[in-house]
Amino acid sequence: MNGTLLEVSGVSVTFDGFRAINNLSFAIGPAELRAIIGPNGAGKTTFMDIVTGKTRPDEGKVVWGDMAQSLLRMSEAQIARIGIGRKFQRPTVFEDQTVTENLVMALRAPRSPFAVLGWRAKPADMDRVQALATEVGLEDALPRKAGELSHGQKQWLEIAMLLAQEPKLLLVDEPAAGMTLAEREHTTRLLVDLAKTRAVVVVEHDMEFVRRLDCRVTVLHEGAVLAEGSLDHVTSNPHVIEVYLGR
Ligand SMILES: Nc1ncnc2c1ncn2[C@@H]1O[C@H](COP(=O)(O)OP(=O)(O)OP(=O)(O)O)[C@@H](O)[C@H]1O
Repeated sequence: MNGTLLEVSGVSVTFDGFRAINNLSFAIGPAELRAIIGPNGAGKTTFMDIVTGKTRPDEGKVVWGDMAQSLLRMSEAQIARIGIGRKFQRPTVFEDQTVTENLVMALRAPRSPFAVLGWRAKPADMDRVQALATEVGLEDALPRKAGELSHGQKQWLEIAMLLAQEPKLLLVDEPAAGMTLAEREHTTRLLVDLAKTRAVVVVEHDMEFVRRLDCRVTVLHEGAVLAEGSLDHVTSNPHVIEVYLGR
């Protein structure tokens, strides 16, 4: 697979006769940051649903890793376990628990039910909690209840909880939505840093945010790739201007 972590090829999905994904092909390397943009209904969410096993395509291939494993034969849970993490737009942290407790729970999550019974955080786990919090910039917030955090901080906490599972690919849906300028800048740096050691796919409508990510951009339209390349390259494409930017 030569430097490709995930390869989607010729994938189509039809909902009640409507082709939401139409012969879509997409590939990402193991340490790459990619932004996916496109108008409403372009198929961005459906694409992520396919990669995470929530939606099964009618045709095409979704292949993972050096062993070229097909994700189409795996359950959502298996796909999560092999290293694909997904961050939805709204944070889903446990508001009544502290940042530490949220992260401890995230470390527990992949263990078998038998391992979870009677499980206690060990010193090594607390070191890991500290490291995860530091990675996302929440080291000073560890004792605070998640419900007291700002919107941006909750998003970072959820990213840290996903990182606890050590994903090789992180799918992030509209991370900048509802964030202050300072939070956006922090999020930009965080995503750029995370993509140094794993693949990160960011679905985002905010063009200024995409510009700051300074990465390759894939434009989806009507369930297929309309253009791909630098942001300047895709935003000067007349088709992209017509269907997305010029509206
Ligand atoms: N479960 C479903 N049943 C029927 N149609 C669906 C279903 N899921 C998605 N669609 C349709 O498929 C198309 C692609 O939807 P999708 O949500 O993937 O687009 P999107 O690019 O994520 O849009 P947005 O930017 O608005 O979130 C849309 O026309 C949508 O109405």
